[in-house]
Amino acid sequence: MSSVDAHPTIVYPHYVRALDEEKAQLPSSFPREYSEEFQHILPKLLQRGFHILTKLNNQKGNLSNISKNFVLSHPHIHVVILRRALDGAVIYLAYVGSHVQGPSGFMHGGATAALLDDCVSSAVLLSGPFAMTVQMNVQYRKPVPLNSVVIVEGYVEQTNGRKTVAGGKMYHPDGALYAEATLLFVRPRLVEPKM
Ligand SMILES: CCCCCCCCCCCCCCCC(=O)SCCNC(=O)CCNC(=O)[C@H](O)C(C)(C)COP(=O)(O)OP(=O)(O)OC[C@H]1O[C@@H](n2cnc3c(N)ncnc32)[C@H](O)[C@@H]1OP(=O)(O)O
Repeated sequence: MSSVDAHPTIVYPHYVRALDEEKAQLPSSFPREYSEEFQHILPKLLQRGFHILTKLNNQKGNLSNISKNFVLSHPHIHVVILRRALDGAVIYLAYVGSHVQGPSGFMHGGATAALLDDCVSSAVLLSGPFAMTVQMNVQYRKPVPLNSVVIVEGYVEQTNGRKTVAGGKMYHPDGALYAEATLLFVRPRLVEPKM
């Protein structure tokens, strides 16, 4: 399988199996350029209480359309989604490929925002009723190099009626902060659009 085919819905089961049964052997579907780094980082995230979410294509209701998600289906952004049951925080362990460029050699700020929005939205959607982003404030701290692994973390801060305030951070696996965001979500009054 080429890196372009390595969609999360296909990759997760391979990776989970690899972690459980074949720790020393990487799945062939994981492109070399980031598989070793994922292998290195994932156990640390599991130790922090996160578990890998799989079977995305089996989701029902508002999540049934997830395979068309702009970020998760992007051929140059590869994501493993993790969630911590304790507080509902979500992590996107992501590889950012070459065709997400803004400034030469670095990730487009819109792509950074999209990744943050998606991760934080996942935390919000998996923790409560459907809500949509109505405001997002991103602080860009350091440019994100292309062809690199990033960790995106999303968490709910506070829900009051139909409004939820949530936050997100994107950082290098060594902890250096790339960007952080505060978002406001609103649960729509009437219909629940499909995501
Ligand atoms: C194993 C499984 C793993 C699965 C893993 C999950 C993966 C799943 C990934 C999906 C990830 C998707 C990630 C995409 C996230 C987006 O990109 S969402 C798309 C972008 N956002 C939009 O398009 C939203 C557009 N806005 C709207 O449609 C409407 O504003 C809404 C949201 C429907 C709300 O409209 P409404 O129901 O009429 O609400 P309204 O009465 O206007 O406002 C309600 C309250 O909110 C306030 N409000 C509304 N807008 C604003 C605003 N912009 N600023 C401040 N306050 C506001 C109002 O002032 C009001 O306040 P109160 O008067 O009650 O105090």
